Amino acid sequence: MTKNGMRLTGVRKSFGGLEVIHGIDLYIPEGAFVVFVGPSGCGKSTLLRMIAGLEEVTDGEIAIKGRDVTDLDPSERGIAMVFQSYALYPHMSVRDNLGFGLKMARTDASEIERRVRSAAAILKIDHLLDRRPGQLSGGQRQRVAIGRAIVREPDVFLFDEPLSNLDAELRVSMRIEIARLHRELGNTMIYVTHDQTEAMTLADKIVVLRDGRIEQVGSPREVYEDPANSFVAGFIGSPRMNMIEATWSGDETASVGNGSIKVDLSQTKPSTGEKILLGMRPEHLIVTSGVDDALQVTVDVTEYLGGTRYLYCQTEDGQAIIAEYRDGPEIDRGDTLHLHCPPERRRYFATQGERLR
Ligand SMILES: Nc1ncnc2c1ncn2[C@@H]1O[C@H](COP(=O)(O)OP(=O)(O)OP(=O)(O)O)[C@@H](O)[C@H]1O
Repeated sequence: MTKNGMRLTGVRKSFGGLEVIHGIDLYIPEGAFVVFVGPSGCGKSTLLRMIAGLEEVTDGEIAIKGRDVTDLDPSERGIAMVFQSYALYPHMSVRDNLGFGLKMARTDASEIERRVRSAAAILKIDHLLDRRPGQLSGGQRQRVAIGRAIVREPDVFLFDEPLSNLDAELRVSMRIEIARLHRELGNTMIYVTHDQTEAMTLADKIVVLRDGRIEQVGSPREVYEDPANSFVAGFIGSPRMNMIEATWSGDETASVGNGSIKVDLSQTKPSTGEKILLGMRPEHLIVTSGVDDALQVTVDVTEYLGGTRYLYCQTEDGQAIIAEYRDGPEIDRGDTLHLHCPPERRRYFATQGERLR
């Protein structure tokens, strides 16, 4: 089992003496769809490019199917990469764009034709084979770029923000296409994106990176419901999880302003007076009439989004908090409300970020 996947061991990268990837250990099972997410500059693309062989590894090892590929050329790794920019040859037809890499590798003409036809059928671009890239829409160009990866029949597909040049609607349909492609081909896919929805919907495993280190690896459900720390909790989910600073009162409660919230910590007990963070997602906050186990807030701004509304509020001690509000009486700027988060939905963190349980 282990030997068929991809393994990164102690992978580091420095640019001119400055280390940006600080020792990544990661196992990717064969056939998995893995998404790298993290803030700009955290090293997602650099890591992907090291896997592709486009960037040298400063230290550590990358193995694919038990074979050390760390020092191999990109063409020898059994991988194919799809770029954000498509990188198509403008003067060549779609057919020639698809077959070009194989032609360079001196693949037999009939084999090229077979693979091009098969990729075109999978991507439903058969009718576009004689066109040039300039005569295609953005979505069609991206299909050709993906097709060029498919014809190489790689073990692993790498995607570097492949949909970020497309408009919102096309992104959704291409995202569904990529999910279908993964189901049909069953190959390992590694995907870099800024887009939360892409990460949550495509991934079997999400790798959350920060400053060149892995913060958490888990299924979309795990990183959303069971974040390892306040960084992951804040990064996954939109709008982000509210982090409200509260003072531990010593009697299983923590206070925010004049209100007090029950805090169920079985493993770590803070000391009395210590600050902790209450993590509460906007979608889990309920406007309640009771004041018990609720935060008193004042509404600053309401945002109407059709199916839902966001209430931008402030706690009594001036901390910002966002609540999602679906149905109920009209709420306006300046209103005072009480927000309750069901205990099983709350997550607790130390002020330095570590998860408290
Ligand atoms: N060729 C390079 N020379 C020097 N530093 C680089 C080079 N490429 C990347 N870096 C640095 O390495 C770090 C990681 O960059 P990388 O592009 O991998 O981040 P990223 O997570 O993909 O960011 P983004 O989401 O903005 O694309 C950044 O600090 C970046 O400035």
